[in-house]
Amino acid sequence: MVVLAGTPAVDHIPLLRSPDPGDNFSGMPVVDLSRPGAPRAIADACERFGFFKLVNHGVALDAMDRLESEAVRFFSLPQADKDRSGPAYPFGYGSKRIGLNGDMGWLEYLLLAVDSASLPAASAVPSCALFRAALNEYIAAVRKVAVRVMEAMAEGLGIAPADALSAMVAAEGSDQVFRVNHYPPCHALQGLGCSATGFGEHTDPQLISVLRSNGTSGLQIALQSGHWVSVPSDRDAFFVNVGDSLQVLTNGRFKSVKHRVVANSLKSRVSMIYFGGPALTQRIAPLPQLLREGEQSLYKDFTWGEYKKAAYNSRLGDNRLAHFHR
Ligand SMILES: C=C1C[C@]23C[C@@]1(O)CC[C@H]2[C@@]12CC[C@H](O)[C@@](C)(C(=O)O1)[C@H]2[C@@H]3C(=O)O
Ligand SMILES: O=C(O)CCC(=O)C(=O)O
Ligand SMILES: [Fe+2]
Repeated sequence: MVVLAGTPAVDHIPLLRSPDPGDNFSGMPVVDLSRPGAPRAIADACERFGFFKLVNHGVALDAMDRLESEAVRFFSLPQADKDRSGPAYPFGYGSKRIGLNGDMGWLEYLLLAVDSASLPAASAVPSCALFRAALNEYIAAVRKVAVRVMEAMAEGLGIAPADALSAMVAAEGSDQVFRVNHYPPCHALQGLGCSATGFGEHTDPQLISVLRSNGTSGLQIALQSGHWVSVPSDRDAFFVNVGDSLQVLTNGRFKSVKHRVVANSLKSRVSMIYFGGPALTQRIAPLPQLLREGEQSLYKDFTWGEYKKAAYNSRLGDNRLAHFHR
């Protein structure tokens, strides 16, 4: 990381040396959800990278575009109006501060609770009816994708029942979060050979994250070698991340992927991410069906509620699972 003096607009935002523009993720697994081979391809991608691109997912592109347009409209409001939808914790609008422990990024965002398959009726944010309708339509659809993908994961792993994993997000009381991120262009860094950190490196604590972005790239993932690669954007596709909890349920077979977002100096990035977590009381421990003869859990026993509490008390880049290793 480099620190630049005298760029007040990006003060307090960690800066990164510009990533090698040639370093696109050339080996990115692309899974066609409509094909019979999808379950095996998904399990393979989760074992190798904890990450894959999903196409032919069945979600109407209109629904994605509608939500993107409403989000752009919201983020274009005067700052004072957006601030009225804040603070971000527990849910609402936030800008530059990520979490409550001092992390900063070049972004603004909405962090929203999901109740079953929609925004809780009692939540006041966002207040715009069209934005809420677009969110509800999209969340219901993306949640179904998450469930289908988790069913495919179980099939790809060769475990029964078919809903051994998916039931955790489909269940009443599952802990789901939805986030809309807006990374404005960071003009101040144009030509300086550095980029602003949009969202610092981290793993997602939940089971699964399903991301869709506009056509601006910026997402990077760390390969198991530690090498960072850029993920070319595709506004029609989803990008699926394995979260920490799924790594534990599979006793380390699926890898929770480290990722980050680098802000663009010219173009805005808008991303929307569904985070599927289990109920707070759900025990997070390797599925017995997956443990081979004599294989022991790599992790101490914990519930999602305990892990979430620890995660939210940690810094973004901390290795949260390390404390739960046996
Ligand atoms: C710094 C933090 C932000 C975060 C909570 C945490 O303390 C550590 C995990 C972060 C993360 C990453 C994935 C999701 O974006 C998120 C909503 C989550 O569940 O865990 C964020 C948290 C956040 O922004 O509050
Ligand atoms: O905005 C993105 O593209 C990714 C953000 C992210 O990783 C997160 O919100 O957890
Ligand atoms: Fe993330």
